[in-house]
Amino acid sequence: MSGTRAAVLGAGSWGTTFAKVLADAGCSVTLHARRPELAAAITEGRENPDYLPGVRLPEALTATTDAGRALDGADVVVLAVPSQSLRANLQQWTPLLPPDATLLSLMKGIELGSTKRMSEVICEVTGAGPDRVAALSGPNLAREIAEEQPAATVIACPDGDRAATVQAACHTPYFRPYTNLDLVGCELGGAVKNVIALACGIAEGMGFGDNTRASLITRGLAETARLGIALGAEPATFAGLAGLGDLVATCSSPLSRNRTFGEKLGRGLSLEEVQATTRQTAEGVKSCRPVLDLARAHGVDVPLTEAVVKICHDGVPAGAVLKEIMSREAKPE
Ligand SMILES: NC(=O)C1=CN([C@@H]2O[C@H](COP(=O)(O)OP(=O)(O)OC[C@H]3O[C@@H](n4cnc5c(N)ncnc54)[C@H](O)[C@@H]3O)[C@@H](O)[C@H]2O)C=CC1
Ligand SMILES: O=C(CO)COP(=O)(O)O
Repeated sequence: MSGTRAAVLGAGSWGTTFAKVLADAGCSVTLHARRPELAAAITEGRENPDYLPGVRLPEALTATTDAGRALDGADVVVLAVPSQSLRANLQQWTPLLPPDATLLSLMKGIELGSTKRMSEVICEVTGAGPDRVAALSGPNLAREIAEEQPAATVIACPDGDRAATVQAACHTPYFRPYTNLDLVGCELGGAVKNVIALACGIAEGMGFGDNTRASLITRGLAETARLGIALGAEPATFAGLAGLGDLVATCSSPLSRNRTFGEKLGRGLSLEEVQATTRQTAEGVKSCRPVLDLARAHGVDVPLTEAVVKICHDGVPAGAVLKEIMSREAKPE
């Protein structure tokens, strides 16, 4: 859809990859990076050597450290920073936002403390109405999409026309977006699957195989759907790309930062030791606590999320947590 101007704020793995998708779909794209050397490498070297080494970026994509320049005249503003830093980043960017631009969240997390979804944070900080805010979520491991391996995704927005406009702006021969009106369900699916991917990684690190992973995926989906329905989501969303699709991809792939993080915890490293091994964002580590808070506030049982919180933040050994969840009261499926 040529003619669309997009600003992508956040030049990490997914922000850079999605900027490439938009450019390949015909948009003119400006990517905002924090470091001048990274912006120069992207604009002049056509590569993001820190996050996507070896991937050639299209000519229609340029990068800048100047957020005002990136946002000038943008029809779509894409937010691709870590969930816990969105509020602070947006406070700086809000005065620069074009008044009618669609605000599209790529983030998969829940805010610590407030337990807000990213679209809620966006509405609160910018004052935009909910019909202007959309979220993109699905089985979208950045590296595979940057390599143009075929994948599908969901653009969720309560305003169907706006969702369709974003869909057209990012549809390429390798990236197939569907629309969905269920913003709550899509955002929740993306945030909770990171927590379940940590659990799958922990199981992998403890030496367990496919039965354990399949059990975690299936029961993880059950608790995601329970929580989502309590928050007003559509049950069908959890059987779709932003639910089951993303859960399967993230829980199974060695490319997932959350799964990899969990694997190291499962091998016995402490949270601090694992954090020291990576610069990239494993959202589930911080989001597991607010997901649990949200579930408790709505009286929803989320035993796997609770187990991940205990292992990550309460210092309980994975073996002890495993014994506890396997000996919970037996019940019908
Ligand atoms: N990488 C992936 O495969 C996918 C990631 N996502 C989601 O997209 C969001 C962004 O993830 P990635 O691009 O992968 O993260 P990343 O860790 O690769 O990059 C984060 C980017 O945000 C910038 N940033 C701005 N303010 C920051 C702050 N205060 N602290 C740290 N970084 C800051 C960093 O400079 C960096 O460019 C996350 O919510 C993630 O769950 C969603 C789908 C796929
Ligand atoms: O959200 C993702 C795939 O859809 C990426 O997962 P990780 O953040 O665990 O790498």
